[in-house]
Amino acid sequence: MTARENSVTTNGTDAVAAFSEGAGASPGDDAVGTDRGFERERPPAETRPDSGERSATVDRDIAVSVTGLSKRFGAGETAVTAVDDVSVDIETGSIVGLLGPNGAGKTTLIKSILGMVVPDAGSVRIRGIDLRERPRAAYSAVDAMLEGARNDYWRLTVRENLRYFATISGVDPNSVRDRHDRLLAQLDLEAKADVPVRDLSRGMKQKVSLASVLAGGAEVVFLDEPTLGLDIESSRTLQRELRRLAAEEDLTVVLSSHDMDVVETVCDRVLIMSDGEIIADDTVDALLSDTDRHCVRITSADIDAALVSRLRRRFESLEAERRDAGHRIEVVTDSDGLYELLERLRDADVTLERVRTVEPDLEDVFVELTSGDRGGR
Ligand SMILES: Nc1ncnc2c1ncn2[C@@H]1O[C@H](COP(=O)(O)OP(=O)(O)OP(=O)(O)O)[C@@H](O)[C@H]1O
Repeated sequence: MTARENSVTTNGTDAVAAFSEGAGASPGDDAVGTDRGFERERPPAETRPDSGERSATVDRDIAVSVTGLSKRFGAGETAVTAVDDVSVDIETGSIVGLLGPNGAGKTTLIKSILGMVVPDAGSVRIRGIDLRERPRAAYSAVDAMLEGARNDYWRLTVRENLRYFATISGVDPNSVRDRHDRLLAQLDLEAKADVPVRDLSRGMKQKVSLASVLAGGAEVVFLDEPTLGLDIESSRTLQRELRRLAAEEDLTVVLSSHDMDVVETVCDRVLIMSDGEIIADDTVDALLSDTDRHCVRITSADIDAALVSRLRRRFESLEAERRDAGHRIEVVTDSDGLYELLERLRDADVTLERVRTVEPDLEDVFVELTSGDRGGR
């Protein structure tokens, strides 16, 4: 399988007749929007489904199954192991967050699953179908929106884009008109349905990009930073729609994002990668309850500058704020550190005026698990 950097453009021409309801614009005559840092990817042309292949036997429970996948770039001393023997199953209808520091291997893993990078070892099955054996059938219900330089067709209207992308997914756009109406309504794009994409705001273009990914009835979608650049309202709308599609239509979503709030809100399960490996794989709740990371804020008139600097030598994370009398300190530490802090304050005869603990969030868990990561190897 080959990389497919321009698959949308190169494969668009055979769909021209079907995508448009008579509008004059052609997807082939327009460069694709490039200013918003988003790329919409599709499986390679040779892997598109024939209509008959959609009915191939599929595994209904596991949408994506990765076994022993490894990818190394370069050779010798400068070689980088981007993905290191990763195995993971992703259940149908689940929303899985893929997190990791820069260089952890997230993009390489996703591109390997999508056939854009050829792994050195391992296998990928989509809905039970091995990618190498039957790529067309495996990819028949997969779509992706990856970070990059390409996007929808800017001269086409919003609805024309949806029809176009449905067509190149192998779907008759007239048969999914209801789905398009619902996507436009859910994403607050109804009023813009007949507006060319180039005339939309950045956030709206992003919503069109997501709608285009979902326009053909994809059952498994990979979304890289889907809420990047969206205002709060749009981001929430999009999160709600992803949840609805997963719950009501069994859409499987693999979502890569640096926005921990989005991942915490929308994902059933979180995979955290570091140095090419999956180092955590659990529900958000389980990750939060397993963490031994506490943030405590203590205010006291007895905490003077000398004590603050002594404590800082032990607790690197300590932040201090001078008060009218004394200080307020904030420390992030584990249980042992917490006991030690309280002991030190007691030894220094500090009377605690106010103690407040802050519940850890996903970001705390992420930092705890990946703090040793150096970003690749
Ligand atoms: N085409 C390539 N050639 C050489 N090295 C590569 C290539 N693609 C990725 N790498 C290296 O592989 C490692 C993993 O990169 P990858 O892009 O998969 O990480 P990532 O988790 O997606 O990072 P980010 O969050 O920064 O996007 C990094 O060390 C990166 O430099």
